[in-house]
Amino acid sequence: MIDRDRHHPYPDALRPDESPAPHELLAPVTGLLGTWVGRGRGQYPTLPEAFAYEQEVTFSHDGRPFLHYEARAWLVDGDGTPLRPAARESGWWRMKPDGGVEALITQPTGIAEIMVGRAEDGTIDLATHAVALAPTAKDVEATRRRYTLADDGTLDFVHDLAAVGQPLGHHLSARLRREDGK
Ligand code: HEM
Repeated sequence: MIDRDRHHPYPDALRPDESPAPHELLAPVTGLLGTWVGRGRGQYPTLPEAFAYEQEVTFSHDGRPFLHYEARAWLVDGDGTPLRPAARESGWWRMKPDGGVEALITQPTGIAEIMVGRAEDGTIDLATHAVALAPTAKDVEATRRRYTLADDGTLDFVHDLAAVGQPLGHHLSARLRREDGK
């Protein structure tokens, strides 16, 4: 049985200045560490109308050259009142010596993505390398995800989607801020 009071010997760090120190290969992405929250909008040609959502995204590390990524979203109405849970996903961003990123991301909708791309100058651009689908998952062919860290501490996120017979096109965009405001 799991002893829930036991202190984990290797806890994840959420900030670059806490222990363990980030691995040197995390240098292009240390600006992402922490928890981000914000509002976004989404659409897709197959959907009858656009939607608004809020999202919480966390990047952490344990001293090795990869990030742990976790994101939860929920739909909101025009006043920001939560309507229902929406997409969740989690995964691992493996950092390569040349600034390359290999990200493995899974979703409870039966979709597993492997994405490749680069992190440099506060921008991370990831595109699909492979998608695996559970037998009853929606037909997702590819995605592209771009994250841009701005000097004012915001993280902009744009997500394009090629799915259910549609070409790669806009699904989501959001502006996130650090939860602790730092
Ligand atoms: C912030 C994250 C996301 C939000 C808020 C979101 C929201 C939505 C909403 C509201 C719908 C309409 C169906 C429904 O009401 O549930 C939808 C459909 C869909 N989404 Fe997303 N989504 C997100 C992320 C993703 C990701 C990461 C993928 C794929 C990798 C994805 C793929 C799809 C697909 C394939 C559909 C179905 C389209 C159709 O069958 O017409 N979504 N999404």
